[in-house]
Amino acid sequence: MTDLVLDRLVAHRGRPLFEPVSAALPPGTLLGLVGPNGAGKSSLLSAIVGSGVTSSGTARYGEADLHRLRPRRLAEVLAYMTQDSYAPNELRVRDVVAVGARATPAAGPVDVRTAAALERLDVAHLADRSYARLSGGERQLVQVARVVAQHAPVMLLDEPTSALDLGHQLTVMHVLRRHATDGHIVVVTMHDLTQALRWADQVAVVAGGTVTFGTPADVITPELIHRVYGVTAEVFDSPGGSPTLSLVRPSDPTPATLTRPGPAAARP
Ligand SMILES: Nc1ncnc2c1ncn2[C@@H]1O[C@H](COP(=O)(O)OP(=O)(O)OP(=O)(O)O)[C@@H](O)[C@H]1O
Repeated sequence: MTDLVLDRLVAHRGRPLFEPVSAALPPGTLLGLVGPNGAGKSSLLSAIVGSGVTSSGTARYGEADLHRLRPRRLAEVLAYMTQDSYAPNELRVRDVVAVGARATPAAGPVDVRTAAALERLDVAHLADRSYARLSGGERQLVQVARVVAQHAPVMLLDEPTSALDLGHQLTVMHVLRRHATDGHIVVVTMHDLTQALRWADQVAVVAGGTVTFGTPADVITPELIHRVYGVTAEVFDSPGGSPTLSLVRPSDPTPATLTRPGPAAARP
């Protein structure tokens, strides 16, 4: 069992964005990072990777200090999807996904893993298309496929469903949940609290310069939602027994009701 261990980790953007974060994430964990815009979720992911932001503290996977690993070795440990879905114009979709598979040659044949990831993310029909000519949502699915093809034990994804339709949001979250259940450590930033309630084992709320960890049910409460987002929320059980969030801005007379599906045991 190899944990991802964060020890007094801080991301700096000229100033520290939050108080030092210490946490141990065991295999099998899907951690949802939530919090308001600009709070530091993406910067926390970058600080774990050790690139794109100045950081202090450490992020370790077993004996390996992630900030000191050479890129080739880092790619064997960690797959990372940023919000920036750039890839060189000349690449086809299958080439982009194969970049992930090639990073970990010991995990199996590149073409087999590439094809499986394309299939899993419902983008096999795009395999020979130019990546640069895809829609935003299609690119997002291809980037998730790249991460999946890499077969790294730690997977970090920055808002992987922000451009996706409802069906593809479910596809991606099913895939990530399955990877966590299979023993990967999956860290996902997200804005949708119902997504966090449904899919995450642990939640970290990045807000106001602090990072608060807990189970989704313990952390995503009306008090927290009001404090962090300025939104009034009610949590209640729907007729089907699923906890439901009803969110109402103080000035908004029309509640937007968001339903949380079944308990953790019912997960795929
Ligand atoms: N490249 C950069 N250079 C300087 N400051 C940055 C840079 N990227 C982000 N910031 C700042 O760092 C802070 C944290 O940004 P970050 O992107 O980590 O937040 P976030 O919680 O992921 O936000 P969002 O939900 O909007 O994606 C913000 O104040 C942002 O303006």
